[in-house]
Amino acid sequence: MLDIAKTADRKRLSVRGVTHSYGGQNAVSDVSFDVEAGEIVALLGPSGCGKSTVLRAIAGLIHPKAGNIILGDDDLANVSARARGIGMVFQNYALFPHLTVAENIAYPLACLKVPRAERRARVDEMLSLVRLQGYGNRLPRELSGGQQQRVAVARAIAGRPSLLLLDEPFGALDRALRFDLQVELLHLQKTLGITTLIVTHDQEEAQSLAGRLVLMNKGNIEQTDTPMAVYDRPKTLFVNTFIGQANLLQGTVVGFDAVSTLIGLANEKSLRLPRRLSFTVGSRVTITFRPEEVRLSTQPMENALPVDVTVSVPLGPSLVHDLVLEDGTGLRSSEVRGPSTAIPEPGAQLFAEIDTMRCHAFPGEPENSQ
Ligand SMILES: Nc1ncnc2c1ncn2[C@@H]1O[C@H](COP(=O)(O)OP(=O)(O)OP(=O)(O)O)[C@@H](O)[C@H]1O
Repeated sequence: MLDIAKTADRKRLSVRGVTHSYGGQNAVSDVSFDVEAGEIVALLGPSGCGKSTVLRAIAGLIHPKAGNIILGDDDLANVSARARGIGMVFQNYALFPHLTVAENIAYPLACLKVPRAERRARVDEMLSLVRLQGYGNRLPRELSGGQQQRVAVARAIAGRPSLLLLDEPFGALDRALRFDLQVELLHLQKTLGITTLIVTHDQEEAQSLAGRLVLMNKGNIEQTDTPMAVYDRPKTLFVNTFIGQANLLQGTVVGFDAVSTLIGLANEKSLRLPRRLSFTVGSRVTITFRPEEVRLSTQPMENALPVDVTVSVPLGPSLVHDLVLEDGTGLRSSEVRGPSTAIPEPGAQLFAEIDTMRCHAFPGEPENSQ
């Protein structure tokens, strides 16, 4: 077992009601979530939703207007950024260009007044952890982008932080390299067990790294859950459309029986969802379903809507169809492609059978806004 793994201090991070504004504009409002000791959580959301603001507040780079940040047993309100024991990696967190790789990694250790001999041993340990043995005497400019980011990770964990914060750490790297570094980071984090919060707007990165996702939109948290739960059981329309792809149909609740709800759609079409929704008759609703929950058929049947095929595109193992309903609404369906899967011609008239078991319903747009 590595030395650092024995001594790393696992702590739980608790963010409680954090609110912050720049000027008069609220950037984040009442944000609360926990990262359990040793857990990786991803903070995910579109540009400008407030992710970096939350991270900066945790790091102590800004003082939130309200709320508490607790690491282990300590409220960090009056703890300086330096004294928080947090390691950080940013997308453009440049290494010191005039210091060697070893000196860069040793820098935080010198700040922590770690004795020289121990510093040297720790640098060697870090270099081997990020698989850069033999690179200690190079300057940052003599490394590739991916190697530089690995040095930044080594520097962030060298001081044995109890929390690691990563802000779009691989954002500047190409896709293949990103993936390699994600796998490495995951391995490293599992070895060290450091409580880790990663900020990203890349949902694949979030899902491949994190045990739980915190989904932010416009300064608020919309859902905190495992990647699977967020995909399968989105709590809001935003989450449903932000994670994965979703088809949207606007409809009206027409009626119920004990076990189903009838939804009226444009052009006198309808869908019967196999459960009783908690909307009143006449409510406008947005019905959503994933492309893989639509099956194309040549036969009319219940819950199958007539569509024209715009285009069908084979994408590796799948076949993706762009479709259009009679009222002009676009739909997408996807199916696993086998050797005998027929590819429909553009303009083909088919029926899109929707798996109503998997549909979600959210409050819809009012009729006059259409
Ligand atoms: N220093 C600042 N001064 C004024 N407004 C700011 C400042 N920093 C951020 N903001 C605003 O606060 C909001 C949240 O910004 P933040 O950087 O936290 O978002 P983000 O989710 O990290 O975005 P991105 O993914 O683009 O980095 C945005 O509307 C942004 O314009």
